[in-house]
Amino acid sequence: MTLTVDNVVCGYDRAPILHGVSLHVEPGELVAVVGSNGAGKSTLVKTICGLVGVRGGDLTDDGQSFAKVSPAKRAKAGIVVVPEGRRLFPQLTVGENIQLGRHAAGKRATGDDPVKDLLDAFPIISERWNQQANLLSGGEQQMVALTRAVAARPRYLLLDEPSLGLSPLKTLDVFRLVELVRERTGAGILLVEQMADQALKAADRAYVLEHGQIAMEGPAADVRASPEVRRAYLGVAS
Ligand SMILES: Nc1ncnc2c1ncn2[C@@H]1O[C@H](COP(=O)(O)OP(=O)(O)OP(=O)(O)O)[C@@H](O)[C@H]1O
Repeated sequence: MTLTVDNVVCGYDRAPILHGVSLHVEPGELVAVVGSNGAGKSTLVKTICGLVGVRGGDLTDDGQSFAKVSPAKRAKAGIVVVPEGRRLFPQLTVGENIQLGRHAAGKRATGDDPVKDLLDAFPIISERWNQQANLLSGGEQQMVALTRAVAARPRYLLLDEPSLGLSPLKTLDVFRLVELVRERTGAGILLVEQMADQALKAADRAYVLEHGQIAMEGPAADVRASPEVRRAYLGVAS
């Protein structure tokens, strides 16, 4: 039961953006992909969820290729994305947005409801239940987007820059929620982030993406301790 990106080449029009990227995510694992602006992080997420086509290499789920499967079918199979910018339905309430996630779960909605655990741990979501989504703060919107994704019962959860536009304090809240999601859903989580320090603190394993290629990979603590990462992504001078 592994999600694998195997030597993937892809892009938008002419030149490829990802040049042979390989990585994998196991169930229950939190895997960070860090890299600077334009490294190809969002392109990676879009490729796994099917919005960008694969030109070379393969994508597999439990050994089965899904590189040619439609985005809708990937979502139905439990590959769930929280895109950059959250994309809540702005006119719907928090509760209605989360309910849409439940619809997407279909037959995977068995056993205990992980949404309940999230609501217990972060009461702010319940407090805002009947509010229109576009009236929430950025941090609250991110929490709702994560809760909606969890309601869809992900097997794999792709998070594209959940910290975008949030203060360091709000980012910490969101990362606490991500860790709870991992714990309660058992989903494999791929966390794509520019906030390298916090992502690497939260993750089990990590990849550094530079110019569309994997420049480094390993246990997140090792990646975080490496001099190159400290210099390039953590703002440490030596
Ligand atoms: N729809 C698109 N059409 C053409 N080129 C694109 C498109 N989206 C992104 N690109 C290009 O692909 C490259 C990688 O962009 P991508 O958004 O994947 O990077 P990123 O690492 O997520 O950066 P950021 O953190 O700034 O979002 C960039 O050069 C970008 O200009």
